[in-house]
Amino acid sequence: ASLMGMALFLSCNAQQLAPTFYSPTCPSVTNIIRQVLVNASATDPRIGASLIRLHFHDCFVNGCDASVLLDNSATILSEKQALPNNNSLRGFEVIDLMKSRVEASCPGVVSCADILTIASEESVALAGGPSWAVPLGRLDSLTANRSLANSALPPPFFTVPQLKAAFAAVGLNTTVDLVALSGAHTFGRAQCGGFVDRLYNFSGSGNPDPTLNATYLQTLRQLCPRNGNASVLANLDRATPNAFDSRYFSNLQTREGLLQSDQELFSTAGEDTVAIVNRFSANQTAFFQSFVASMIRMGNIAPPPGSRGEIRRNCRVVNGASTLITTTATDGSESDLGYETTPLASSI
Ligand code: HEM
Ligand SMILES: [Ca+2]
Ligand SMILES: [Ca+2]
Repeated sequence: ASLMGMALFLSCNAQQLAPTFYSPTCPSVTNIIRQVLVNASATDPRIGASLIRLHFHDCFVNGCDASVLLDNSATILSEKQALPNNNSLRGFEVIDLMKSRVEASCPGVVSCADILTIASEESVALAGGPSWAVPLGRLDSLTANRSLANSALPPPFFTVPQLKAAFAAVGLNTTVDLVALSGAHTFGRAQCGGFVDRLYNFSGSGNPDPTLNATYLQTLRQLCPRNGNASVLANLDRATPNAFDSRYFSNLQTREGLLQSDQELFSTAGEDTVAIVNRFSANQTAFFQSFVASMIRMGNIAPPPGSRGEIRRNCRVVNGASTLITTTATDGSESDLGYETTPLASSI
């Protein structure tokens, strides 16, 4: 079975992405994804922000290949439990629902990596941001890389030179891509734990971050008391928390950026990011245009040369992986019966 399986894997590098990729095989894919997103947003206004972050955390770790969606298994050390992701990434159930609806219409055709990419664009559009034609045709990975997730994803206390290094490492532009994509923090939430040092003990100084607006500092201290619950949520954009707009950038100008990594884009004297923040703050159209171009560049980050890929049937599991069968007895206790190998895909 493993030899047969090898023959069925598709070559994953040098992929040619195109917005029309699914026109012959799944023309309704974007509509299906949008419908699930709109339904989920009705009860969870944060979900769009969570989905675009999933895409970002996927693409920065071995390219946009849905590696972030894989659960732990006998052979997979999931990226979900990496430090930047654990108890932080969310939206996996909504991706599962999108995948199952897409599978019901076009079985075995649409990759989980493309579902993440389309869901990101639709989330931005639904929140009032731009919409664009999404290049498609990615494949899903056969592996995950937890250690790379720990090293490649930038933490919220990074300075501009460190952020630039993280973006350069994945082949992105370190000025416009960095500032435009940081603009995704125009919606969504962050936990107190990610910025509480700024409120009480910035860089071990015993004092708050000097770049933090004094009134905003008081507001944030009330929300996130010293030694308080680190998982309490704050809006990344205090002005328009759910709208995709350019307020994120005007917040930075008034020193009301939530994360250190946000505020530094404006407050680091001499950095070329400052002028971009000013431009996007003054001109939302310029922000939207750059954001679209940068999202397409991020979405083009390819897996390492020679990587193999597939169209996963279940976004959490590699096709053909062993699945542990669990039965539930009438008394509610569970017992493992053993391993079963699911049939291999036969879609090519
Ligand atoms: C530039 C470096 C970046 C850093 C240091 C960073 C850091 C963070 C942190 C710490 C959080 C809060 C997580 C939590 O508290 O659980 C967050 C949330 C978020 N990030 Fe970033 N991020 C960066 C870039 C990006 C990019 C490129 C995107 C997308 C294009 C993005 C989209 C988001 C969104 C939408 C949220 C809110 C998610 C939600 O509400 O579930 N971020 N980010
Ligand atoms: Ca990935
Ligand atoms: Ca906003």
